[in-house]
This record gives sequence, C-alpha cells and structure tokens, in this order.
Amino acid sequence: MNALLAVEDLHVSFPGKGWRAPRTEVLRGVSLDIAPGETLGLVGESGSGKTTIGRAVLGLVPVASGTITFGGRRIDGLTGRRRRELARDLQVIFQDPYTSLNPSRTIGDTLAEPLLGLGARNARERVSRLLDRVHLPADAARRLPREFSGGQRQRVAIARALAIDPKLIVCDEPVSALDLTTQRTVLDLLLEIQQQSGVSYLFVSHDLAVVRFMAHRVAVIHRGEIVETGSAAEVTGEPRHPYTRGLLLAAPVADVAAQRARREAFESYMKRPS
Ligand SMILES: Nc1ncnc2c1ncn2[C@@H]1O[C@H](COP(=O)(O)OP(=O)(O)OP(=O)(O)O)[C@@H](O)[C@H]1O
Repeated sequence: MNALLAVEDLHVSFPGKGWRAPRTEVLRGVSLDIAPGETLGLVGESGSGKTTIGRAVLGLVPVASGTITFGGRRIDGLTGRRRRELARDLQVIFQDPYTSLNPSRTIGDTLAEPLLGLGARNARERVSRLLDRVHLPADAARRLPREFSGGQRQRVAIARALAIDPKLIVCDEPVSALDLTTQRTVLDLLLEIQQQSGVSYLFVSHDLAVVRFMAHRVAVIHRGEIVETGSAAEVTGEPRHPYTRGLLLAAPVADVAAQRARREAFESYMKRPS
C-alpha cells in the first residue's frame, strides 16, 4: 500500500509519578498505516494509548524510538518551523468542542487565523465557504462560540481543521461529548467531507459502533500494543482477538452461548500477565 501515514514500532514513555519512579511505557511497538482517502479507526479502552498515538503523530509527545512517516517523509522529531509547516497537511479535531475553541474570538476570526497569508478579503470569502461546507449559516462568522450548541461548535472545529485542505485529520473522540442524534450528523459531515476532498482520518474512539460506521479499517489497541488490525467488517463483526471480542461484549447479541464464550475468552485474556 502507498501509505500517507506510516507508524512503525513506535515506543512512547512518560516519567513515572514520584521521585525515582521508573518511566511508564505507554506505547510498546505500535505499527499502523493509513492510505490516502482512508479512515483508520483506532479503538481501545480508556488508558490504552489511543490519544498518545495521535499526539505522537502531531508531534505533541516525544517519541522514544520507532518512526513516523508522512507522505514518504520522516516527521518524528520535527520541531519549530518544519513542524509548523506540516500543519498544512496534518490537522486535528479534539473531543471537547467546549474547550477547543477560544471563547473570546468570533468564529470568523478563529477560522481566518490559518488563512492570514491570503489577504483579508480572500480570507473572508474562504471563511464563508468553510461555514457553508460544514452547513453553518454565513452570519456564524460574527458570533462567539458560546452562542452555539456542542454539535455546532464541533462543526466549527471541523471547518478550522479544513481551512487549509489537510491530507490527514486526527479525529480524537470527535463525537463522544455529543448526544446520539448530534453524533450522527457530525459523523455524516465527516464522511461527506472525505468523499468531496479525499482527506484521510485517524479516527480515535472507544465506541466500536461509531468506528464501524466511520472506518475502512480498524486497529485495536490494548495496553499500548496493537492486538488486531483488519477491515472494519472483520474486526467489528468477527474479531479474531479475545480482547476485541471483549470490547464487543457491550453490544448485546441474540446468541447467549456465543456471548458467554466471548466473555470467558476475554476474562482469561485480561488475567494473563502483561
Ligand atoms: N503527558 C503524560 N504524562 C504522563 N502520563 C501520560 C501522559 N499522557 C498520557 N499518559 C498516560 O498514558 C496512558 C495512555 O493515555 P491515553 O490518553 O493515550 O489513553 P487513551 O486510550 O486515549 O484513553 P482515553 O480514552 O481515556 O482518553 C494513560 O495511563 C495516561 O495516564
């Protein structure tokens, strides 16, 4: 595959809590890749390392070893101007639309920030096109984030991520803070944008149903290791790994015996020494 993003044997660790505490290894040899126009879903329980993978790709946490390649170029370890230049192609949408927007800036100013090089008039036109693309009214540009609902704010965050036509967007639990109906409209918008632009998504979620809806392929992470990767249908329908089967336990199935077998396999996997 001609990968847009390739992560190979990535290790990330953080200082332990307390004096002389050993470092905690949070990612233990993670490898994954994403093709142009593809969505890779990344699922796992809380604390498994999903967000840390996204942050490592964005250069927000130091990489202990391994490589991250984007568009054929090594990007782990990039800092300063070269990292900022990468922001053209690599954007992020965070979970919480209430804290990810500056409360004292109008939506128009927030969206225009990455467009300053275009000149004021072109930037204004581009802002109104962006608002249209995420189905918000043009007058939203003059308003402040507090005047919008969670779903509308997440649309603004999507518009901000799209401002300079990125090739990849890291979506970190982008709908977890939203109610179910709003989740669906935001997910539909992300799919529509992908169809129009061919952008790739690294889509982080703890929710298998959301990932099944969004992703072409899914990688399952457990305690900092990828335990299973496959098509979304395979991984969410017929998972091979007991940990993935356990994640599916939350979803009710008609076959009680199959459910019990999954639970037993999952419990014995969770009891194994790490
Ligand atoms: N900057 C940091 N310093 C120390 N430990 C950290 C740091 N960032 C993350 N961790 C730890 O790394 C582990 C993985 O965290 P991460 O946020 O990647 O998990 P996650 O799978 O995204 O979980 P969640 O779904 O709850 O966000 C956790 O134990 C977390 O406490």
